[in-house]
Amino acid sequence: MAQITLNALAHSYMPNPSGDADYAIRHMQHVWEQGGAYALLGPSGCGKSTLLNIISGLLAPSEGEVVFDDRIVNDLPPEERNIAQVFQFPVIYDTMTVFDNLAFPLRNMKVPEHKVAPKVHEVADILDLTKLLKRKAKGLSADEKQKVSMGRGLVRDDVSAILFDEPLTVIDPQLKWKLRRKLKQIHEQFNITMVYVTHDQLEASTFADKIALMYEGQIVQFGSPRELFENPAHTFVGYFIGSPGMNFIPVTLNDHGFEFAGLTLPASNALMSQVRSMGSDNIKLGIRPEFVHVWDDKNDEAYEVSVRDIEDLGTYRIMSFEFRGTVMKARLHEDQKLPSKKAWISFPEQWLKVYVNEFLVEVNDEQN
Ligand SMILES: Nc1ncnc2c1ncn2[C@@H]1O[C@H](COP(=O)(O)OP(=O)(O)OP(=O)(O)O)[C@@H](O)[C@H]1O
Repeated sequence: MAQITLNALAHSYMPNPSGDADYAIRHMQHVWEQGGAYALLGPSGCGKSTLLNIISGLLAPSEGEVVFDDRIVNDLPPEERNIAQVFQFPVIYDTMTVFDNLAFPLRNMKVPEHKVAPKVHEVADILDLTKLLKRKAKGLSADEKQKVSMGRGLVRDDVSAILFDEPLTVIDPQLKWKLRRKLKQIHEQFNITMVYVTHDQLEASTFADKIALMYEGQIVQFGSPRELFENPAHTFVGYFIGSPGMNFIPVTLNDHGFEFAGLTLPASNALMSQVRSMGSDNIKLGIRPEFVHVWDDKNDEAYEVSVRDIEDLGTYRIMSFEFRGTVMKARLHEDQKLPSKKAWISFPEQWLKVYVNEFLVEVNDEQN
């Protein structure tokens, strides 16, 4: 069992990297706690596989340290790191039986044969593979093969963490949820650190207690699915999590608040002084479609907007509207009165977030 710490980690595939863009992993400081169920979520190319390969030892990082508990493991080869890795495509021996495939890692470690069989049966039982133990792996379906792959990671008692690299890619959609549930159950039973890589936010939130959201080689937020939804730490989190993503409005700062297309949205002195102290022109306001308040009728608190279209998504509707030249979206409830050409909206202060240089600005309480 291990806590995995990444200390000032960076990796470039180039021999002489010159700037941020040359790095697949950019200066990363992160801790995966022992026993946690984590998802590493992000779009294609953001560096997820690179990071997993660095942790498992398949790749040596250009800079920084990988630490298991208190031990720096940079110089340890993969076989000495006690990390199991499950890849997109099952890694099994087709000509062997399921039993022999599951037994392979134990026999490789010279575990005595009388200890191999009980362990193989225990893992086969958890993964519903008992009936297939005598079958050759070659004839198995894709999900059965992937379960054998996972089982090969689980048989070893010395495994400190299991890294899953998009393990359900080859699995039929209707079986995916079953395997995901199985993984969750295994996590509870074995108390193993699990890091599950995916680019699917639903997969991430159903598996993980905490999600690390990666963007351009950095973990831009690490938190519960709810934290990522309610309080995105970076504009990319707002955009990537949720469907549709967060609305953003570029603004400038004046003496009373945030200015946008001739309108001033008031802000507290503490928030304004914090934003001002950051000295950047890259200021955005962000609000999720779910939190835009759509009023049934015109009123003094609301801004008038023009409705572009309303998309019916079954139990709710998404209204696209134009607010002083910026197109935004709001979620309408099932029983909400449908606006026609015009609508009246407002932004509840609690849900209106401020971003400077793409990162969330949070005012600490002492300043309020
Ligand atoms: N062997 C390699 N040599 C050079 N560049 C690489 C290599 N592997 C990955 N990269 C680059 O590093 C960056 C991160 O890639 P990586 O595969 O880690 O991302 P990912 O998030 O896992 O993407 P995906 O979801 O598509 O697998 C990308 O720009 C990719 O092109």
